Amino acid sequence: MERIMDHLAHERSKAQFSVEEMKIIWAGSLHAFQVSDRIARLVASDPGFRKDNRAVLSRKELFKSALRKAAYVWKRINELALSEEEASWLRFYVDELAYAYIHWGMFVPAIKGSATEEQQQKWLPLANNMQIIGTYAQTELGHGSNVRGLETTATFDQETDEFIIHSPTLTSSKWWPGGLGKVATHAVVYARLITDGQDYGVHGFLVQIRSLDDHFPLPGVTVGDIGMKFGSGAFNSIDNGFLRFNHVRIPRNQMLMKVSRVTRQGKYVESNVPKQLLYGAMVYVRQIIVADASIALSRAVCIATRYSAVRRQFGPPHEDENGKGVETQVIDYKTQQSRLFPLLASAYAFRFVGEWLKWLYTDLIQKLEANDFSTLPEAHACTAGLKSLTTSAAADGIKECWKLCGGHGYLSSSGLPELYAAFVPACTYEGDNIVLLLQVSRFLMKTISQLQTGKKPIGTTAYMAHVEHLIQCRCTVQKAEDWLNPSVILEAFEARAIRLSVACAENLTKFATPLQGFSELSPDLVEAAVAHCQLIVVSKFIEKLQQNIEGNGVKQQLETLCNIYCLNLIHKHLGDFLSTGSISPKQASLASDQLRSRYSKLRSNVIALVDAFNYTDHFLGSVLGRYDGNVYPKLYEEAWKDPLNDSIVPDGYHEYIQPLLKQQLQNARL
Ligand SMILES: CCCCC/C=C\C/C=C\C/C=C\C/C=C\C/C=C/C(=O)SCCNC(=O)CCNC(=O)[C@H](O)C(C)(C)COP(=O)(O)OP(=O)(O)OC[C@H]1O[C@@H](n2cnc3c(N)ncnc32)[C@H](O)[C@@H]1OP(=O)(O)O
Ligand SMILES: Cc1cc2nc3c(=O)[nH]c(=O)nc-3n(C[C@H](O)[C@H](O)[C@H](O)COP(=O)(O)OP(=O)(O)OC[C@H]3O[C@@H](n4cnc5c(N)ncnc54)[C@H](O)[C@@H]3O)c2cc1C
Repeated sequence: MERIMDHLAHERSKAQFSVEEMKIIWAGSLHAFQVSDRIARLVASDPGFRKDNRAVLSRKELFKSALRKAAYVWKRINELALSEEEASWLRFYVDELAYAYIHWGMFVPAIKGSATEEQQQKWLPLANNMQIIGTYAQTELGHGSNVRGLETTATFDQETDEFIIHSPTLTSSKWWPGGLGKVATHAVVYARLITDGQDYGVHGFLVQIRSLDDHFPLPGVTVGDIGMKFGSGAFNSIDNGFLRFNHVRIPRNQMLMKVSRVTRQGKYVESNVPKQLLYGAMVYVRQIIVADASIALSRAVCIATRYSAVRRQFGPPHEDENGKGVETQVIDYKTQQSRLFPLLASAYAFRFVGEWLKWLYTDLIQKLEANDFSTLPEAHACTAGLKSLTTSAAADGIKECWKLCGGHGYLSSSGLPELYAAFVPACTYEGDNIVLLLQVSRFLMKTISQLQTGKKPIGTTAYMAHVEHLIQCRCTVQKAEDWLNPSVILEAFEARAIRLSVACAENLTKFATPLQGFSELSPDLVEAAVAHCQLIVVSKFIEKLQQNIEGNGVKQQLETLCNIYCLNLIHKHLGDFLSTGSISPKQASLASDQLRSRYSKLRSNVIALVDAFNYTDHFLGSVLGRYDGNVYPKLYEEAWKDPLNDSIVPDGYHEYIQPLLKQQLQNARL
């Protein structure tokens, strides 16, 4: 048997902590680690889940392959009698975007969140058993961010006890819903509810769009795919669709009636729950997307880190561990470290804030069940803000990882182009990132205005209770080591965040109306929201370190990562920190000194820190990120697999190359 050479073994031997213990920290618990590890291996070893040929498939082949895998996933879930937790891990590791993401991720949560108990009893078993396949049809051709502006109508017909769903204009066509184009049989459709001639705004309706017998669209329904999207592979395996209704009738009881309902007599009745619960599915998915951002970024970082340890360029002649003369590993260049290590730290930071957000969401759901709606505004602000912050940083980070791999990063076989193409729309879907930050700033301005009324800020805004101190406090750092003190870091971030918010609140008073002020100051408001969200990530990382963290050297590594995450943010947003007086220029320079020293401290551990993500080679899907670091022979092998190399002389030679060459030869002879 061929011995598998581990080109990264020397790097691994330098680690100063227990990788196995770090894997548990990354996974969240021993149980989560064990389940995810088992399912990851199951997927990796099953040829039915092969994905290395995706980049060369045509759109139709890719789509069909995704359908096949989704069906196979369902088959394996049933054959192996997987629990809900195991089934989620299976879908996750299969790593192929398909209608199932929207079905499980949005359609089912929308029913759970907005349907009455009775409605849930009818529809959830059908959805859970895949007897119907659902999509989430909110966005329209002319309206995405502005949900209140949706045009699709649902008009109540008292005579027949039905709603008539209609698309009155081209711009009211539903546009984008995943799984809609070719697969979904049902949709949660967001439409303006009209009864008794009055428009009650946007509500959710459960509408069947395709026949369960022959899959044809039902009468009055026009539906199709919106076309190819950015990047090969990526989102092209999914059928984002358009949908138009021509007076399609549905029974009255297919309005999702938890928040409000229409009676048999056509009377609109509100329940005691806030109308924002209609947007509950968005809060749920935004929270998941934060976890997804840490995964996408950590995948890219894992690839770039391993490859940076394998790749050598320039440098004074070294001897490797076998005494052979070699060039410098690119990971030893300080520029490479200053680009890569903050991304590694961000992956961990996002993981922990994602864990916390999951807790916040679970807590919200428990409270909602007890009719306590008090934490809904904060949950909305946190999910919206952190979704925005983490997806923007992860998308930029993935792109940076691809550049960190030089030319080879641009190859499909690096896995990075597809990862980027698949992840970058997360900056837009589930709410455009700027629009979401404006929601956070609205929440912050409201919190500040309530300070004057004596209302005590809670949760992630609790720091605002100390506004008087934070507005005038001075950072105490005198030497670089002082930047390792978590309370010093926290106070600098709190001071920057509150000073930016207070400045916005003061400036807003200078405008004739709040609306005008919000519009004029929106770039500043976005910066204040970013500062607040970064403070949340920083504080959750620091809180994580205060927990009981077991394992040889694990806590020390996390402390170093936390320092890097925070100090790099200070470095990147120096303008904010200096202009608000939260730190001085001298302290900024000490922060940079400390940051450099943290990079050196981290260096020998980075391969082990990416190993702790516990990604299989199958999941990573990258020649550059292979666990064994055996990059070059595998790149060469992959190149040979390209369809262009199927023949020695390419198709088209006889039509287009040979005649051209002959013509030129003849011309030369003349
Ligand atoms: C195995 C399966 C796993 C599933 C995994 C699923 C996901 C995993 C990760 C990857 C996904 C992969 C594939 C899926 C890909 C894509 C799916 C994409 C789906 C979509 O994009 S669906 C469409 C999403 N659309 C949006 O997000 C639109 C954005 N716009 C809005 O949210 C809102 O319209 C707005 C901008 C927030 C509202 O603006 P405005 O008109 O000013 O406000 P009002 O509507 O009047 O609201 C006022 C009031 O309400 C508060 N508010 C707003 N939104 C919410 C909310 N969601 N929850 C609670 N409260 C909310 C707002 O703050 C205001 O409060 P006030 O107190 O200030 O009055
Ligand atoms: C891959 C993908 C999958 C999707 N899946 C679904 C799905 O399953 N179901 C579904 O219903 N939808 C889906 N969507 C649609 C998605 O939710 C919307 O694209 C998103 O909400 C943004 O809306 P928009 O496209 O209308 O952007 P717009 O709102 O038109 O944004 C355009 C620009 O205007 C800016 N802008 C907009 N409003 C403001 C404002 N008030 N202040 C300042 N700037 C502003 C934005 O920042 C952006 O730069 C999907 C989208 C993508 C890309």
